[in-house]
Amino acid sequence: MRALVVTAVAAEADSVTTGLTPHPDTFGPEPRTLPLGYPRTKFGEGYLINRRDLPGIAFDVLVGGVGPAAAAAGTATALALADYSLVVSAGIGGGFAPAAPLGSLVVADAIVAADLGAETPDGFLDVTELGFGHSVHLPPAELAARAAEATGALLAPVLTVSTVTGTAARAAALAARHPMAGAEAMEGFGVAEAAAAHGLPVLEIRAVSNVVGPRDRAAWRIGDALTALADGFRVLGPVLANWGERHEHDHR
Ligand SMILES: O=C(O)c1cccc(C(=O)CC[C@H]2O[C@@H](n3cnc4c(=O)[nH]cnc43)[C@H](O)[C@@H]2O)c1
Repeated sequence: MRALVVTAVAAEADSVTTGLTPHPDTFGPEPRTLPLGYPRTKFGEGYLINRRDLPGIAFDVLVGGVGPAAAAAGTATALALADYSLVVSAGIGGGFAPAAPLGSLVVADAIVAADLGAETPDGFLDVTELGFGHSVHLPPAELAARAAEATGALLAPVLTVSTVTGTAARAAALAARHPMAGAEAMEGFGVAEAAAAHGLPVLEIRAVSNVVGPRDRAAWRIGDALTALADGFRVLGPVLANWGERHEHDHR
């Protein structure tokens, strides 16, 4: 089985790949220094892919760019070039308080396009309400639940936005519309759209680097979130391999 993990930036891809690097006690004699030695290839205009093989599953970790459009373009390009069975959107994100504190993980039970639609005098209408396409992608429920349980993540909707929330008013509006939301980020829905176009299942995992709310750059904890992301992928690798073994032929 081969899985595509899509991050926005190289630091996230490196955290994911570090987490996927087999621990010597678990998988064999690879030295602990290996995280910096994984194969890295380039395709297209500037796309980078880190490659990492685990028993039963091969991971390509793509740096797809920031925002839903770049993420969709990068994901679709990668999916056109190789045969994958699963697509994962991964990276840092903002956490909705108090459910998703700094440094925690959120696995999406729904990937929601939260600002794709129309503003009206009566409020926001999403694209489904406007009669165009869909505004939500659902990861396989069993996979999302297992991923959340194994990583200790909150299982909750993850919102995709094109504009990072920076005021209490917008955070409140998003929370009112999506009361169960755990996190917001900028790529999940784009990755999910590309995966859906290829008939593939999608998962999203976010490590919380900041609180969704008034902008406060001094309060960001990007390093802690990148560490949490690596820790998450340390246990996620075998979970995905196990799920893939049982579902590899479902989507082809
Ligand atoms: O300038 C700001 O105030 C600001 C606040 C949070 C994040 C940013 C970014 O430009 C990061 C975008 C990048 O990271 C993901 N991310 C991280 N936190 C959030 C968030 O609270 N809301 C949306 N996206 C976030 C995102 O997926 C991008 O890849 C700037």
